[in-house]
This record gives sequence, structure tokens and C-alpha cells, in this order.
Amino acid sequence: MSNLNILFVASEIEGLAKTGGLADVAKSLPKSLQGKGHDVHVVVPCYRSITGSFDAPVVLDTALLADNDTYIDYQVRELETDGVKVWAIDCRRYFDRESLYAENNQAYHDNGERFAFLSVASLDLTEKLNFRPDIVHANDWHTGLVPFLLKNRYQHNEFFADTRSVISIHNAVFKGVFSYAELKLIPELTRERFAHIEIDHHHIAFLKAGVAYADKINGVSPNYAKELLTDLGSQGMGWDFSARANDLVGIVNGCDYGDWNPEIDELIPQKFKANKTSMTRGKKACKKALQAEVSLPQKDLPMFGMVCRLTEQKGLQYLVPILRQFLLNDVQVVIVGTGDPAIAHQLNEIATEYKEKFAFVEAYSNKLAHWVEASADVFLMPSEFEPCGLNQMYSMVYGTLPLVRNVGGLKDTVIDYDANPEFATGFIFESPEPSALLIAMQRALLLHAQNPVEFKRVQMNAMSCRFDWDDSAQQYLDLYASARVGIQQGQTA
Ligand SMILES: Nc1ncnc2c1ncn2[C@@H]1O[C@H](COP(=O)(O)OP(=O)(O)O[C@H]2O[C@H](CO)[C@@H](O)[C@H](O)[C@H]2O)[C@@H](O)[C@H]1O
Repeated sequence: MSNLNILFVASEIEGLAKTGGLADVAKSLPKSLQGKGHDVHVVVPCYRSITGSFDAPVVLDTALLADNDTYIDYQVRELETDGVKVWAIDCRRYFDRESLYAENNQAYHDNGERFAFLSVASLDLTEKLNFRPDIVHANDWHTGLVPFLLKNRYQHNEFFADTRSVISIHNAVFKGVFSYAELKLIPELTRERFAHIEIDHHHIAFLKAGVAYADKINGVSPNYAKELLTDLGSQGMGWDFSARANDLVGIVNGCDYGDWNPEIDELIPQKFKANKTSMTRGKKACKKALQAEVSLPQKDLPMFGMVCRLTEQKGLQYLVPILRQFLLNDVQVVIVGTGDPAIAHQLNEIATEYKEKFAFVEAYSNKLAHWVEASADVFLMPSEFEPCGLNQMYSMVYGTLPLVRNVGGLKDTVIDYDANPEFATGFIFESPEPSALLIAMQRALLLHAQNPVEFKRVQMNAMSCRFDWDDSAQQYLDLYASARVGIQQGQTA
């Protein structure tokens, strides 16, 4: 395949603006694609929180016509993160805010308009900057209107004649449901009804629009792609995914070993290599430093760690009811996370009761995320559902055995100790219940206590696993090629 022009549109990107795993993918996948010789530009909003964003060079100063004859001015600023080229859309009325999506756990009232604008502006700017994309790659609901716009507004536009679109589903639980009243930037949607992307007569779902109009769709792991055709994964969009089943594939995320690698990680207290001596020494030093940092006694105890958004998705409803019981063991647990205040309150209560054994840090901290990955013996991901999950892959590199539920990408990436001791890389449980999680946690603890040599062997297995972004990027290129079947080679700009 000849080199492609790829416009990658997302609501966040690691290194500039991040709230979760989407940001990691939005940096690492374009980086790999770029490394394979393709010309990739990532389009994101120019948020206030991006350091230096409003001083970055302006490559386009323009305006968009809203349907009521008013213009919305915006500029495109050129940024870069880890060698990835970024076009940041600077539109102060939408993006010069304290946060990305919400404040005080309350979504911004105009998120529909803000992210409709992101989709409209991304195609507007690429034409004005004369970057003719072979592929426009949208991600999740925030950019779900991009495929819709290509198939409607730009259907007869020569500039986009050879452009095809792909949408990646990172989490179908968030659909981007907004009323028609919020769609003044997309008059096509208010002039005529598009019943198949509606939730009811008054609301559409941006994600439905993406799924209905993208040329190809992917879930972020093979197992999640299958789940998207079931109740668990489709989250009420079973019909939409089934209708596109022939265009739906699963591609597992990768691990960015430039960012997550104990041999070169500048964030952790002591670097270490993938051999037993170095790992044991390194993890011990990291654990001591973490214990001091989160005010746990500096004892040589097994440590279970967790870093996540505090939501039901991440399985805290299974963990909270059994955590006190688990803490009766000789063990320490560290959780770093932000999100649902009710979950945070429960974790704070347990932390007060079990000061010696449990630390809860209510913060978003990249440093602590790295410290937990490096220090813990077991990493908890008891997710209710998990499209792919990244932390289980990160934890494996650091010799921290993931303990996961048998769903989504967790199923694709972790091998259970009891099921396959020789090749095991972690622990898996099945049932979405606290008792099943507790049994798995006890199982991990028992192996650590009774057979430390065997535990270390499994840690070595985990450290030798590779989830290379280059392999996943190659699968994305195959997906792009399938989206572009019928377009003559060599026609790219
Ligand atoms: N308090 C905190 N402090 C520091 N860092 C924190 C943090 N809370 C979370 N993070 C970081 O955010 C990322 C979370 O990634 P995940 O893939 O686990 O979940 P997320 O649900 O956000 O992503 C969705 O998209 C991704 C990408 O496709 C899918 O893997 C996933 O299954 C899907 O739910 C990790 O890099 C993690 O370290």
C-alpha cells in the first residue's frame, strides 16, 4: 500500500490532554503509523489545560458558518507530542475551560455543541490546509459525527472523493446523546430526520451516527468486537452493531514501551530489568518509596494496586464489599483514582479504618500510576466490562501480575494461572460478583505466600509478553485498505 494521508480525530491525546485510555491510543497509534511512513495529523481541541497551547504557532485562522448566519471563529495551532503532529482547534468559546468534559462531576451543558463543532471543524480545517486525507479515523462518540458529515455534507465534494472513514469504539457505554436543539452546527440533521441514529424523536446519539456512516468500524480488542454484538458490549446499540457486522473487526491496543518500561522509566524510584534479581531488587525499592509516599508502613508485604477512573465499569462495586475482608490478610492495597464521589467516599472510609494496610489516593497522577505499576505484586482490574484495557499490559511489563475479569480485551491479553500454569501471566475470574473477585484475590495471595519461586516465574512470563503497537498499527492499515477497496492506488495526494 502506498503511503497514506491519515487524519486522526480524537477528544484527547497523551502528553497534551488526557483523562483515560483513549488519549494513550491517540498518541501511540499515530506514532506507529507515522513510523511506517504514513503522514498522520491528530486533530484535538485546544484545551486550556494544554501547557503553552494558546502560544503555539497558528497555521490557520478561519471561521465556520453556523446555520443562523453567524460565524464561529477558530484557529488551528500546530503542536507536537512525542513526535506526533497535532492540529489543535483553538476555539475559546468551546475549549477554554477548566476541564475537558465536566466540572464537579457535571458534564458541560453544551457538550453536544462543543463536540459537534470538533467534528465539523476537523473536516473544515483539513480542506483549508489542503491535507487531503485518504483515511479519516474517528474515535468514540466525541467524533462520531465525522463519518456522518463525510457521507452527507461532503458527499459530492471533490476534495473528499477518495476519503474513507473508520471509527474506533473505545467504549460504547458513552453514546453522546444530544437533542436536535443542540445541533445548530449540523443543519443537515435538523432539516431532515435520521431515525436510525435517533434515541427518541428529540435526541440523536453521536456514536450511532459514527457506526452507521463509517466505512469500517473496529472495537479495541477482538473479544470486544464480538461483545459489541451482545447485550454486555453493545450497551443498547446491539442493532446498530449487528447491522454493520460485516464491517466490524477487533484490533487489540498495544503498550507504548517508550512510556511504560521499567528499564527506562524516569518516573519510578528505581529502574529494573526483566530478570529475577533486577526485578526483585527494583520492585522492592519502588514499593518502599510508594509506601512512604502514601503513608503505609514500610513492611515487606504483598501489595495489590489499582489505578483507574472510579466508575462501575472498573468493577469497584465488586471490590468495595469485600475489601475489608481481604484486608484481614497480611497484605497492602493501594488505589489511585478519581471519579464517582460515592465510590471515593467508601474508599476513604475503608482507608481510615485500615490505615496500616490500605491507601486510597484520590488524584489523577501519572507519577503515581507509574509507581503503582512498578511497586505492586498484583494489579487489580475486576472490570464489569473492559473494551481493551491498557493497565493490564502496563502492569505485565513491570512484573506486576494482572488480576482481571474475563471480559473484553482483558480476556485477550491475560492468561490465568490455574487454567494454564506454564504460560500464565496473571489471574482471571469469571462471575461479576464480589465473592468471585475475593476468591481470585485470595488465590493470587496464596501463590505469593506459599510459592514465591513460582510467583516469580509467572512474573517473568508477564514481563516477556509483548503487545507492540506496530503489530496493531499493521492491522489498522489492513482495515484502512479494506475501507479503500475500489479506490485506485496512486491516487493519493
Ligand atoms: N487516577 C489516575 N491517575 C493517573 N492515570 C490514570 C488514572 N486513572 C486512569 N489513568 C490512566 O488512564 C488510562 C486508562 O486506560 P484504560 O484503557 O484502562 O481505561 P479507559 O476506561 O479510560 O479507556 C477506554 O479506552 C481504552 C483505549 O482504547 C480501552 O483500553 C479501555 O478498555 C476503555 O474503557 C491508563 O493510562 C491509566 O494509567
